[in-house]
Amino acid sequence: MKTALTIAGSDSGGGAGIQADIKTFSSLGVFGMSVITAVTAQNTTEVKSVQMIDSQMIRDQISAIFNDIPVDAVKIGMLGTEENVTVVAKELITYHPQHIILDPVMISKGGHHLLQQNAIEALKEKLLPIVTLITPNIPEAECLTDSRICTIEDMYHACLKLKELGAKNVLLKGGHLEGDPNDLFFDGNQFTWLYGKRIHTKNVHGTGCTLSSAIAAFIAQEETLLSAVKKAKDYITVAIEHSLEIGNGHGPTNHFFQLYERAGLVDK
Ligand SMILES: Nc1ncnc2c1ncn2[C@@H]1O[C@H](COP(=O)(O)OP(=O)(O)OP(=O)(O)O)[C@@H](O)[C@H]1O
Ligand SMILES: Cc1ncc(CO)c(N)n1
Repeated sequence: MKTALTIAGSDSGGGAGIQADIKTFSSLGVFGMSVITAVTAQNTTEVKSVQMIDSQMIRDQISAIFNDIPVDAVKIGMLGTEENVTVVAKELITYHPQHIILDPVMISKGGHHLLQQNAIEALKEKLLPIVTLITPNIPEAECLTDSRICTIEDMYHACLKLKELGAKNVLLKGGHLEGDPNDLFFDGNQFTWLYGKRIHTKNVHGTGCTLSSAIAAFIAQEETLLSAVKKAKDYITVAIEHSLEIGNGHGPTNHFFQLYERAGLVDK
């Protein structure tokens, strides 16, 4: 069985972070493992508080896994602090997994900072150049490139700037712009659009986490990167289409639907 590792924060509400990642891995038939970087007290309405895990504990979790279990793909989500960014970069250089997908999580949907301001430079300098793919949303790409992204042209420029910063492949998610959520994939040479149709729902908690972990799951199963990205876009679209009315705020994406569908329990 193929394996995937998520290095991310825990979401007590189960919709984002580690929990979304593991559900995605399982739903896509990949054995999931986790390195927890932070514990968030979170639900569908807010992030109440955050406790960072210290970097020695993060190093131990990473080495425990890599010294025992083959890792086919890694997904990185919330890292929280500069120290955590640094230790994760260092350990990944040591263990050198073949595929690393970086979701540069910065701010929750409710506006809570999940990455400290002084960690952004470390993320750009130490992590961005060593990953296979970075999957920023528009505000994250604006922060990383120090520029405004309002138009399609701006999206192309942001991808080129991210390449200058050392990114090998970029998936710039367009969900935060007006209109349909079209994402732009750039492999350093060629641009490919992944077109979406906006689904009108408030239940979009954990969409970014789900997308990046689906990419990791598909790449672990030996898809090409472009094919993994396309399949993951289909996965997140269905997961949002069937998102769950759970909690009083932004409900989570639905991973179980895929399992039912596979088992032939529902019509497509
Ligand atoms: N309402 C929607 N309908 C259809 N697709 C959507 C919708 N919102 C987002 N998407 C798609 O979901 C994926 C995740 O994008 P999004 O921009 O929501 O990530 P994010 O902002 O990083 O999420 P998060 O807040 O979980 O970190 C992208 O492929 C995006 O185009
Ligand atoms: C732990 C965690 N990671 C990522 C996100 C996505 O915004 C979140 N809300 N919480």
